[in-house]
Amino acid sequence: MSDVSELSSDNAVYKTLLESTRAIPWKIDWASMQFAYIGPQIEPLLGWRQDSWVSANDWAMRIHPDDRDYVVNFCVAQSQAGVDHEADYRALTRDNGYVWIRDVVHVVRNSAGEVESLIGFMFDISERKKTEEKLLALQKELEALSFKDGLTGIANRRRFDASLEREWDSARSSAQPLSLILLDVDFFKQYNDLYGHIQGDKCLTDIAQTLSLALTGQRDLVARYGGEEFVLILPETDANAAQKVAERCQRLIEKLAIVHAHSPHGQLVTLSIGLGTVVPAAGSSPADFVQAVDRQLYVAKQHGRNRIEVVPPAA
Ligand SMILES: Nc1nc2c(ncn2[C@@H]2O[C@H](COP(=O)(O)OP(=O)(O)OP(=O)(O)O)[C@@H](O)[C@H]2O)c(=O)[nH]1
Repeated sequence: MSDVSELSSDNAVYKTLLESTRAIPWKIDWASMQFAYIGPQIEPLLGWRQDSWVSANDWAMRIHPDDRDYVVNFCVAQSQAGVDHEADYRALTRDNGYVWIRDVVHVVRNSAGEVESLIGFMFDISERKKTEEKLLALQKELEALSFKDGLTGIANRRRFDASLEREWDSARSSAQPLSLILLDVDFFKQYNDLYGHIQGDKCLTDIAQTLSLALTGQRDLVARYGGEEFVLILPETDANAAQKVAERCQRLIEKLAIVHAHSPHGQLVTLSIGLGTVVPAAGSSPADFVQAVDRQLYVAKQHGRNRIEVVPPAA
């Protein structure tokens, strides 16, 4: 076999190899910006005929408008700099759909170091993108779930802890007052004993939803602190405003009028409330603040329940 026929038979082998892979090979001549080649696999993937890929502009116009500028600018800049690169984008299909493509590009230079052509492979990465999107959605769902109380649907203790930490730092740096309200359902053990656990769950859910209505500030948070105890974080709220929120909570629960035959307070479900306001100082901790408010909740219980007790202002 002569050298020439050996070479052409090699070329035929390479061509067959290139055109039988799932990756789609292509070549663009740098000077003319024309396609010198694109694999026939492009047609089954995107629907555009192989001979419709004439210039680099055909490629650019078949990129999703939201991806186009970034991808074209990036690829041109990298190619000009002579750097191999890759880009992900949505390629337009002939029937107006989109397929996620990863384009891996090698910059070919001549002996003088000038860019001569670009060769590359397009990979169909739609399956991977779909999996990534699903994973992302699942992760968001999990995040939401892990910050949500399973029974009542309001924020849970974890979310409360994270929010308090954040609001504490914010109040400290802005020297703004931060208020906290702890609310505990009165005689709830008796309520459960009298009406059953399922009715008890419903009572807690109704209270949670009702307390949500008492909030007015954008950053206000209501959370289930645990068991039959709830908590409100009120950023940028002074003691007077917080007192009004606590009274609103009492009024709303009174209006809800959940019957509790063994309660001495009008035979209705009531709340005991501890309230505190602080402008966090250096060295003070949110845990100490919560404890001070919790102590007032205890005082409210001791003084007969269905009442609000306030942390005295620091001397
Ligand atoms: N149904 C229901 N009950 C709960 C839940 N979490 C806590 N509890 C009940 O809440 C009751 C709390 O009882 P205690 O801590 O004695 O308080 P209490 O009966 O409200 O008495 P005071 O707080 O002193 O007025 C217990 O019986 C718990 O079983 C819940 O998710 N669902």
